[in-house]
Amino acid sequence: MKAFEVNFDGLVGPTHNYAGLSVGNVASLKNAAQASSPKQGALQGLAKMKALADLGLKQAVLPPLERPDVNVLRQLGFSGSDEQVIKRAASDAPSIYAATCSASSMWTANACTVSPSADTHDKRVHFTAANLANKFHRSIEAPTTAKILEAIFSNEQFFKHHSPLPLGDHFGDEGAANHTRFCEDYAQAGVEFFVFGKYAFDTTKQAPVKFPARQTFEASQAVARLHELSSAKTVFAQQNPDVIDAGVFHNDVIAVGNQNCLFYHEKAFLNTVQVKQDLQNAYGNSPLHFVMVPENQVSVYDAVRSYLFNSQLVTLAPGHMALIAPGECQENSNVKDYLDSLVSQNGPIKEVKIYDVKQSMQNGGGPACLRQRVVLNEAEIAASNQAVYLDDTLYQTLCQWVNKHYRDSLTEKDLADPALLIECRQALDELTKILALGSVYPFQR
Ligand SMILES: NCCC[C@H](NC(=O)CCC(=O)O)C(=O)O
Repeated sequence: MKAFEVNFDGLVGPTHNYAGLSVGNVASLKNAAQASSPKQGALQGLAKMKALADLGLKQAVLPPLERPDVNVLRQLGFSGSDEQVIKRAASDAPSIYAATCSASSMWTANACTVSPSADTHDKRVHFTAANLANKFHRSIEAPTTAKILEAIFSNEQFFKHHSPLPLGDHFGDEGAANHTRFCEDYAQAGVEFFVFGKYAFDTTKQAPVKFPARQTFEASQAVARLHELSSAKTVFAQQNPDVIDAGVFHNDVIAVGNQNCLFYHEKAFLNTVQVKQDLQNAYGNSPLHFVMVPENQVSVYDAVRSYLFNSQLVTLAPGHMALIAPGECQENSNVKDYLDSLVSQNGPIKEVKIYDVKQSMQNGGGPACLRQRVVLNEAEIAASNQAVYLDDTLYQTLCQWVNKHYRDSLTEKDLADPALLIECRQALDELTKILALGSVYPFQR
């Protein structure tokens, strides 16, 4: 049976803002307190989805979460009506309040880790919503994210959902931002590649010193166990701690893989020779393409600023891959020169397509952060919720929905406006009908 890589992009939520919440993420701190445009952000994301659908790729959409998260604020002792909870939290604990307003669920690469049925022992597609333990504003995403995934992939014959890993630093899990899969054809068993930032239980091992390692070895191993992956076709590798300290907070800021190709920076891994050997051994006889970008052409500094590696690497035709890159790659002359030379080589990456996702980029989320890859065969696609797959009609409907509900601009001061919660709930209530999701949000129960 044929199988496809389906990109599930996160819709940018109505509270999209710049609150400087992510230490270790250069863009998030740099743009803290700037005004954002939720409307522009959502439309930019939708335009990228539509462009990829028009390229013939399968595209779907994941909804944003309810924000501000008044239930979390209540758990923290703010009480009264929703309006009072918001006002009290915004004035007494502005940093905590800002964290509960983040639209960070837009970066669906971090929503979960997915293993396709071709790789798992019971031949079901396995999902583990990521606990995102390292950042408070992200650690509150998993419960509703899991509900949404269960609502889309509800058929137990085909889909298996696991609870997020236990919260806490030891099992910090950031989902598919640190997970790549290699395969000849999407329908065949592939090699699942887990990249982690540190060992949590062995502190004698090397680890970053300046910024946190969000993903642990132990978390990656737990996900591989839960998903019943074959150990012969699973590879674990440590990220280079120095690049984490240079702002590479997820592996997808320094490497991206697809089918038989790994596109990565020279400094991405702690032991690159071993990583390549392990991947090739697990992959089998046909050669993997290792496309290495040398530091002397694109430095880690330029990679972090341009988000070159946070591109999507997609297959447009057999043997013809395209890099779906953010606009910032064109503005950096080293990166631009590198990309010009890349497509003239005779490698698997034949073209580069540039999209503007600046609203998300300013919080450290490029094209790859905005999507979760779910490899599904024809039967699994048919067994999933059809209303989330993007076609021209859904694209038009969602653009109208954004234009109706979203604000043009949002500042920190605006976040404290209790009307924002009401607007968000109205928008999400309508969206769950458009996407046929049922009642997935706390306010709907
Ligand atoms: N995969 C990309 C994730 C980007 C995300 N940024 C943020 O949460 C920034 C939010 C803010 O600062 O308002 C993060 O760091 O996890």
